[in-house]
Amino acid sequence: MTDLKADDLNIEAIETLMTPKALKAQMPLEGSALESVRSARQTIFNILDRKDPRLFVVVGPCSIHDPEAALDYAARLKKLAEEVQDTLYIVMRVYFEKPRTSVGWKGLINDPFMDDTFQIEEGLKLGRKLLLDIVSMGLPASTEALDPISPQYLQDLIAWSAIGARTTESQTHREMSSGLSSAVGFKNGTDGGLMVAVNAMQSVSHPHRFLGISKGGQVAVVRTKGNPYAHVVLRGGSAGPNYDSVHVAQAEEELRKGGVSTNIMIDCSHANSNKDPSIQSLVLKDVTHQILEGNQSIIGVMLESNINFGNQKIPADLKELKYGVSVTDACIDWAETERSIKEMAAKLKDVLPQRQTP
Ligand SMILES: O=C[C@H](O)[C@H](O)COP(=O)(O)O
Ligand SMILES: C=C(OP(=O)(O)O)C(=O)O
Repeated sequence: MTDLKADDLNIEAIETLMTPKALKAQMPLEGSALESVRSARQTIFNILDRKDPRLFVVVGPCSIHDPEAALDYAARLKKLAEEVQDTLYIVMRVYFEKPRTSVGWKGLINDPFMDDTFQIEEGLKLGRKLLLDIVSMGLPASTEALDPISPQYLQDLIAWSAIGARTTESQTHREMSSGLSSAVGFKNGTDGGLMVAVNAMQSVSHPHRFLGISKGGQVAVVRTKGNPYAHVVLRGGSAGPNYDSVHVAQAEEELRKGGVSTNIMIDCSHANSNKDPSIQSLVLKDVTHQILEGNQSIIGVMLESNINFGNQKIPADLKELKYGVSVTDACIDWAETERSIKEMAAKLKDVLPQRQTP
């Protein structure tokens, strides 16, 4: 007999996952860790509102694949954060979800053991545990909000979120961002276009109604209030970098015309460094110079950094993985991270408090 089924033709299986509520009950955010997330979010709001003259620096690995190395990195970053805290507010990149140009490893949550077993529940547990460990150290964490369901499991631990260049134009990501509790940075598109980010910021400040899940794991209609803390992140594009003073001035104009915030973060990596990590410090220097020359719109920077330089392919035998080296985009190493951030802090120490609200 002919199979007349009309759905699930390309579905192999659907597995039920533990609920967000159950995961949070196993690993609750409470006490000083909760206070640390709340205070980090507020600090970033204050920077965006120009009540705090510091810049915030989102820095860390392109992706997390080894929680132990991530904690080693976090301990170093926490120490550096304390040293530069008068001038710079440091937030660690704790990126678990990678948007791929075509195919590739999609991050710790999707395939935590990097062996195509896709143990997503384990990925969520590992991710939540690592975030809790990091925020318990008093270090704020940031991530790319890529999957529309995972925020229910993890976003309570996040101080700043990014929407990536491949999803800034997506309605799903704009709706989700309108309900996030943290500030959100929208990257310009991969083609370098800023209009998608301007449109995203207009959208995200409004309330939305959309399909999602509740903490109890039920399919639900989510009603959001709108997120007042969105800003753009310039990350360059296929036509080249856009971190320089001319592109920044053009971006300010486009943002003003769109009636959205003129706060700008510069991503020193991605197309702004032509994916060559050694260029990131030069971009950071240029941004520092722009601020010394009077720029008022740049409120933050992003760096892709790890314990060791460069990147590596995921080997067939995972024992061959090199410690502290990215398995996605190439990163600067710890020594360069420390040197370039300290240099920026020293140069901007006396200048930032005198900046005016644009
Ligand atoms: O930041 C990470 C990468 O640039 C992004 O995930 C795209 O990676 P891919 O082009 O290697 O797939
Ligand atoms: C994927 C990232 O960046 P972009 O969206 O700018 O490519 C990232 O920051 O990890």
